[in-house]
Amino acid sequence: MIPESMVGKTLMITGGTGSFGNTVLKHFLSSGIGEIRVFSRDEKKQDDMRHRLQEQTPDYASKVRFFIGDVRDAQSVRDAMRGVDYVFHAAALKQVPSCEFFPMEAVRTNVIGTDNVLHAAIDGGVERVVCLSTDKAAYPINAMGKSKALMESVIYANARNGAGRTTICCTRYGNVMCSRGSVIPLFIGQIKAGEPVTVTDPAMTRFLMNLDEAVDLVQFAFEHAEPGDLFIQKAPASTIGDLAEAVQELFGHTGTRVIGTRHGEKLFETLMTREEVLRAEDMGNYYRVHSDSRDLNYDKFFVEGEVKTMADESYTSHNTRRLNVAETVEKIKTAEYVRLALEGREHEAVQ
Ligand SMILES: O=c1ccn([C@@H]2O[C@H](COP(=O)(O)OP(=O)(O)O[C@H]3O[C@H](CO)[C@H](O)[C@H](O)[C@H]3O)[C@@H](O)[C@H]2O)c(=O)[nH]1
Repeated sequence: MIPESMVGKTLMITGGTGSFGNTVLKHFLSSGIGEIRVFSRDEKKQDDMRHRLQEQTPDYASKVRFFIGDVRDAQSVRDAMRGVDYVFHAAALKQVPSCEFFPMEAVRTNVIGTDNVLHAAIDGGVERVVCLSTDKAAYPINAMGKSKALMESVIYANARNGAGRTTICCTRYGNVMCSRGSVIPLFIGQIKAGEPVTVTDPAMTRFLMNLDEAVDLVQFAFEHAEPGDLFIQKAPASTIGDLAEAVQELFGHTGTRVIGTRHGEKLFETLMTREEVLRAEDMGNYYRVHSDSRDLNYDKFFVEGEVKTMADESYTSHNTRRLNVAETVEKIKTAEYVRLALEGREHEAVQ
C-alpha cells in the first residue's frame, strides 16, 4: 500500500487533525510506516483524535504522536520536525469568506507558515515535502486563493533555490466534497430541516473530489516528485444545479431557492492555467506540471522565433468531464459523510 521507501519512516502532517489528516491515518496507519506525527494548534481536536484511535485502532494508536504548535511559529515547527523523513503540509486557512475579511491572517498561515515549514524541513534534512494547494490559487480572485498562490511561489522558490536533499513539491485540489462548512453538508441539513436548498448559481461548476482521492493525489506526488513539481488530479465536475438535484434525489425534494453568487466566487474553477498546461506532462490520472527551471539570467534562454507562453485553453471545471445528475449521485455517494447521512449518522463523520 505504501512505497517500500516509506517503511519504518516518520511522516509528519501539518494541520493533521483535519479531514485530510484523518484520511491519511486511515490509509497509512496499518502500513509499514514507522511513526506519524500530527502537528496542529487545537489540543481538543488532538485529544478527540487520540481517543478515536485508541478505540478504533488500538494496535496502531501508539504509532501516532501529537505535537501542539502553529506553522506561524517557526520554533514550534522546528521542534516537531526533528527526526522526520517526510512531510505532508496541509495546515492552512481555507475558508474563502474568513480570508476575505482577514487577509493578513491568510498571509501569516498560508504564506509565512509554509515558508517556516519548508525551512524547518530543509534545515532538518527531511527527504520529501508535499504541500497542499487549491484550484482557487490558479488565476486567484479572492484573498484565500491569492494567499495560496503566493504560497505556491514560496514552494517553487524554495525548491529551486537549493533545498539540499529535500525534494519539495505541490498538489492542487478541486473542491473536496463534504469538507467542513461546504455545500453538500449544507444542502443535506437544509433538506433534513424541510427547507429548500439554497443555490448560488445553477450554472456554476466545481471539480468534485473525495477525500480518498485527495490522499491518493498526495501519495502519487510523493512517489513521483522532482523538485518544484505541481501535481493535479484529473477530476470531473458538475454544475451546482445538478449537484443540488443529485443531493435531493438522495435525501428528498424540498425545492430550490436561488440566492446569487457570494463574495469572491468564480463561475468556474481552474486547476491548471494556460501557462501551466504548456509545461504539463500527462501521467494518466494525473498531470505533472514541471517546474520552471530557468535562473535569473534570462538572456541565455532567448531563442529566436515565436516564443509560446500559453496553451490555447486552461483546464477548468467548465471544460473537464461533466457529470450528469445520475453520475453526480454516484460520485457524492463515495463521500463517507453522505453515506453516514443516508443512515442519519452524519454526526459521526470526521470533517
Ligand atoms: O448555500 C450555498 C453555498 C454554496 N453554493 C455553491 O456550491 C459550490 C461549492 O461551495 P462551497 O462553499 O462548498 O465551496 P467553495 O468552492 O466556496 O470553497 C470550498 O473549496 C475550497 C477548495 O477549492 C476550500 O476548501 C474552501 O474552504 C471550501 O469552502 C459553489 O459553487 C457555491 O457557489 C451554493 O450553491 N449554495
